[in-house]
Amino acid sequence: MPGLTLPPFPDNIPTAPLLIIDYSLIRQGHEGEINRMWKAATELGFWYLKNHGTDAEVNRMFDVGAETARLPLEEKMQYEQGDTGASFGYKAAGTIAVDEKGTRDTVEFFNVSQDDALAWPVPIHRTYFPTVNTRMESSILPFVRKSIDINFKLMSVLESKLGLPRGALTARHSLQQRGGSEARCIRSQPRSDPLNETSAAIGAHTDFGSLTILHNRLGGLQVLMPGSEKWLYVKPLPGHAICNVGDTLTVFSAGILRSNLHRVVPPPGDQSCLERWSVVYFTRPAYNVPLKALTEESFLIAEAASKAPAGKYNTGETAGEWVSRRIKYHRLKNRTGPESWRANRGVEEMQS
Ligand SMILES: O=C(O)CCC(=O)C(=O)O
Ligand SMILES: [Fe+2]
Repeated sequence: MPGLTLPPFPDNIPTAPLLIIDYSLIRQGHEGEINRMWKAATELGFWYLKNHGTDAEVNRMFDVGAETARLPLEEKMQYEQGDTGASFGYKAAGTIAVDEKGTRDTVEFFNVSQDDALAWPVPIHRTYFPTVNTRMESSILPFVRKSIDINFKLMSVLESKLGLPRGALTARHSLQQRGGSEARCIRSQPRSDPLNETSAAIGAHTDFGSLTILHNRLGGLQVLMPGSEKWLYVKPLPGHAICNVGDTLTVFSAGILRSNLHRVVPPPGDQSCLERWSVVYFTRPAYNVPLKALTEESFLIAEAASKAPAGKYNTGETAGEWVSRRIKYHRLKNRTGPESWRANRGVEEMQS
C-alpha cells in the first residue's frame, strides 16, 4: 500500500470534529495551543496532531508492516503473543472478540515492545520476526524514539494542566522500568460485508495505556461521540497523526482526561476494497505502577475524585495487571461467555 494513490475518503459522510493541534506550537509552550489540546483531551479524548515530524519514520514502519505481513502464516505464528495476557509479538486475525457475543475480529497485527527496541539487540521481553530484526535499528528504533519524545512532551503538558508536580506522569512511564509501551502495525483485509453491528474489524474499546499516536491512510476508525449513540468516522488527513487518551490517564486524573470508545470498521466508500494499514504507538505506564487517581499530588484530581463514587478510580491493579487482564480476556481462547467480555473492559463503564 505505501506509495499508492488511494481513492479519496468520501466527502458526503459525517466525520468526527477532532481539533487539529500543532505540535510545533506545543513544543514552544504556546498557551493557546496548550489550552486547545487540553480541551481535546478532556472533552473527546481524540485530536489530530500536525507538524509531528515523524513522516519518514512512519513510512518506514508501514514498510516493516507490509514486509512482515507477507511472511507465511506458520512463520508469523512462531511469534504469537499467546493467551496469557502478553501483548508483544504477533496477533493473528480472528483471535480476539469484537463484542460480548464473541464475534471474531478481522485484523492481524504485531507489537514490538519499547523495552525490546531500546535494549536491542538484547531481548528484554521476547524475540521478533526476521523482518523486524533487520529493520530494528534503521526503522523501528527511530520511530520508537520519536514517538516517545512526542508522548512525553504531551504528557508533561497534561501533567501541568492537571496541577501535578513536574514529572508526576512522566516518571510513571520511566524508560528505566519494564512496561507495556509498544509500536504496532495493523493490517485489515478488505471485506464485502456491509457495515453493521457485527462487522467491526476491531470492536469498540478504549485504549489500555496512557497516550496513543495513530497513523493511518484509509478511513475506518470511528469514535463514539460523547453523550450519544453516534459513531463518527475519523477522516485521515495526510501528514496528521491521530492522538488519543487511554485508560491509564483517565484513572490517574480521576476522569478529567477522557479515554474515549472507538472501533475500526471497513473503510468507507471506494476505499472499502483496499487493504487497510495502521501504524500505532502506545505509551503505557511501567508495569509496577499502581493504577489509581493521583489525588495526593493534585487538588484538581482530588476534587474530581471526591465527586466520583468512592473507589471508582482506585482499580486495585497495577498498570501491568490492568493491560494484561484486558488482553487476556479479549482472546477467544480464554472466552467462557459474555463475562469474558466484561472482564476485558476498561474505563468505558466509568464514563458517561
Ligand atoms: O487502526 C486504527 O485506526 C485504530 C486501531 C486501534 O484503535 C488500536 O489498535 O487500538
Ligand atoms: Fe484503540
